Amino acid sequence: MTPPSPTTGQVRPLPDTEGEPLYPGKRPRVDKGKSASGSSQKTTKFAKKNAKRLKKQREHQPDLCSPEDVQWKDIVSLLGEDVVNNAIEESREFQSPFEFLEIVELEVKAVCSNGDGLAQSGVEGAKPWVVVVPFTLPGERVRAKIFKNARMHSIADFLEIVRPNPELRDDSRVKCQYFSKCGGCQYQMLSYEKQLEFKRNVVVKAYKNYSNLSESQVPEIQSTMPSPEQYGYRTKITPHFQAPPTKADRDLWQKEIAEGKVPDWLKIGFNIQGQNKVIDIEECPIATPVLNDALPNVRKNIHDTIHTYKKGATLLLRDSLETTGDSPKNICITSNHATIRETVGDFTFEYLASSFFQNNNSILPSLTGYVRDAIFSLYPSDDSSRPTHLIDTYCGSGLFAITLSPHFSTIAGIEISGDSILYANHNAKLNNIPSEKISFRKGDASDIFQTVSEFPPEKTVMVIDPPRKGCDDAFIQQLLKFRCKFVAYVSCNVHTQARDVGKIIKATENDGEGRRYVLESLRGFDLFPQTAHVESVAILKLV
Ligand SMILES: C[S@@+](CC[C@H](N)C(=O)[O-])C[C@H]1O[C@@H](n2cnc3c(N)ncnc32)[C@H](O)[C@@H]1O
Repeated sequence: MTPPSPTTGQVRPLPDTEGEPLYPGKRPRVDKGKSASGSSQKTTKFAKKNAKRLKKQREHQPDLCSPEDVQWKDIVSLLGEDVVNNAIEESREFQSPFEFLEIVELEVKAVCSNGDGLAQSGVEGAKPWVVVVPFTLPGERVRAKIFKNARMHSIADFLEIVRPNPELRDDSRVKCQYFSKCGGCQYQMLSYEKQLEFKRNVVVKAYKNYSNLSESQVPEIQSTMPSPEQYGYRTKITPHFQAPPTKADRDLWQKEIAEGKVPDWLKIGFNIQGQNKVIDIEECPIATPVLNDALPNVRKNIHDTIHTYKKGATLLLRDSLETTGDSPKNICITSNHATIRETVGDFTFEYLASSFFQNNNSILPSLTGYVRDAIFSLYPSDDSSRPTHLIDTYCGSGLFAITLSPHFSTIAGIEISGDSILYANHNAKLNNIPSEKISFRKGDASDIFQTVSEFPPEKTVMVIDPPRKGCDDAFIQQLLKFRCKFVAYVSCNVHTQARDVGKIIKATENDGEGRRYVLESLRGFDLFPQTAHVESVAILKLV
């Protein structure tokens, strides 16, 4: 049976030609003359294949909250639901007005949550269609080269700005020589205030599209918390390089290396925007100065030893406080097995170089301080009902548990990574927090409810800081049973956060328990200036 044609009210499918990710490494090949000539048998075979592919495209549904899904919602919002629904009803949704590799001039109308411009043909009466063009801003006229056609939209490479929007763009702000090629940053041409405004809008859209909450249930979203450092903040970078070419060319490039040359194919850096291809990067202005100082040597080491590699590899450069010597200084660590040290306010943290730690140290005191204030500012200082217990789920090496420890009498943390838990316990000692007060255990987040059965829910705050995919249902169900007074949901993916927060609030609306969660406050945090990424903190309160 053919599945019913989806409508915009449902989760919108975004087509995906070969089931590859949104920005495929492999771009479509030009099938020169494949359909134009050849035997009729061949043509029929080709037509059948095409029909099959179109059917697959029509049926494809992106995962809820996936980058494709987020982008699709922005596309629908720009085109209008009716327009999209009509096109789908009439099976026109894959009829792109643009050819593969066509160069087009377009008007940018909006910016997508991932930072790409959403453009349309400026010609009156043109077919409703969106072209996604990175590095462009609303109000600009741009030239772009189409490289993929999909449902109601195409994806294009940015070529040039034909007419800038001077209210938004000032290219003299751009500090990186690779900007508009490297896929790392999207917003260097924008003022910092505008970047924060754009990111606030991402939070607004995420809660509109994914929380399932009514407008009145979502509080006014606060302005995005700025990062004290807007360049030179990234304490970790992971440049990579691709595998050396096959045997056939090996003699040639080994000769080049022997002559002290760097072979042409050897690029050490980050992915080119929209491609699975590396751009050679000699400096990264958003990385901290010590990482930039170390990069030339790290690169040289690969140039000198590339003949020993059979595969590509990812390098690690991490900023750390030197643990020996009298005066602390920052150094670059490149070993996955080393211990990294950094301070957050008055606290010291150590963690394994290969494990998770937030990548922008400069904003961490604001982030952890915000969680503290968002809760304790609701109580007078002598109020006996102030929270006393803290649960830090997805706790890593103990960032929230430890920085918030002065404000609680009892703290428990849980984390799936054994290495991080070892360091969380170590960090508790390092910061002189007694073991009777704080404990960390390795396990799935949902296991924490066994540990905290003695915690008084009415006086307990739970921090949730999951990976991008958010929380699973098992965890949410137990959280709903436990029902602590506050949940501080910290997230690196505001879309899954909105989904989970919506689930929690909706589940307590009419469940007969008498008390429900409300969304007390919502704020984006700019952990990654110059990029389109935003982190978000939602405070839920049981009322
Ligand atoms: C975004 S990080 C947050 C870490 C910590 N809160 C911090 O800010 O440094 C998410 C953490 O969740 C951990 N994690 C992933 N899945 C988990 C699970 N099912 N249960 C517990 N922890 C998990 C990861 O190992 C990672 O340390």
